[in-house]
Amino acid sequence: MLEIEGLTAAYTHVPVLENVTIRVGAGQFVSIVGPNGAGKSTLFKTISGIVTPLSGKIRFEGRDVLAVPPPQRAHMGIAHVPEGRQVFPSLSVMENLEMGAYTEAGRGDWKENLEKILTWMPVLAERRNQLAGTLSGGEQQMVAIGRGLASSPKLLMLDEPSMGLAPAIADFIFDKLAEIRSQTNLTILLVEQRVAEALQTADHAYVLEAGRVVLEGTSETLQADDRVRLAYLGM
Ligand SMILES: Nc1ncnc2c1ncn2[C@@H]1O[C@H](COP(=O)(O)OP(=O)(O)OP(=O)(O)O)[C@@H](O)[C@H]1O
Repeated sequence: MLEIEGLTAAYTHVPVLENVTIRVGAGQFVSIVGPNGAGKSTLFKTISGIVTPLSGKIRFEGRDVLAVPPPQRAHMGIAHVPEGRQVFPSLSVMENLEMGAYTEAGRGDWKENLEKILTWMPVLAERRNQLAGTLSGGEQQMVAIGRGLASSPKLLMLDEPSMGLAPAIADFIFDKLAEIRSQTNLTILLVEQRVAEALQTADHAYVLEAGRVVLEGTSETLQADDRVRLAYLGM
């Protein structure tokens, strides 16, 4: 579904992504893990169009993504839930979710999507009229995920959904993602620093270090890999 080939990107003269090749099949759950500053968020920004790469290709369902203007990419079915949640603080939970339904598919499926979102995350129904800026971190993350889902995406890209959350809340978010995935045919691409959880939840994973893919494989393979165990799993 998503093919990234030889992607190189930079903000200055130093490349932040170097010759990155990643493939995500339809319906797959793929995690990208790696340390701070490895280029994980830049990868997502390049897919959604916030960053223009120096070279490389990105294809989504066979279409050349880099030839599509960034605002149109959401309409192709690509949703980017950014790092740090970035909810609209002075809008209510419902208004935030509605903001996500701006794609043609999202508008058409709004009622059905809303019902699913509120079933998966009932706390959003309880707090539907509360201003998003007054929610807890975990609740705000659920709003951000719900807003992404409201666009009826085919591919949901989540940038560190566990960031700044207590371990129990982060686990709840990972369980939610697994539940959503099991009940839909959604393709999920997750960027995470919580490597153990990201590997447990995914089918396949890539390790990104200093802008390069240094390892890739099924989650089981990576969980058993000595380098991953030593560097990321503290074993
Ligand atoms: N707007 C920018 N201008 C210049 N450099 C940037 C910019 N955004 C990111 N960088 C640099 O690019 C590198 C990769 O950053 P990026 O945010 O993609 O990493 P990351 O793997 O997502 O890290 P983290 O897990 O800490 O969010 C870092 O060295 C960062 O300082």
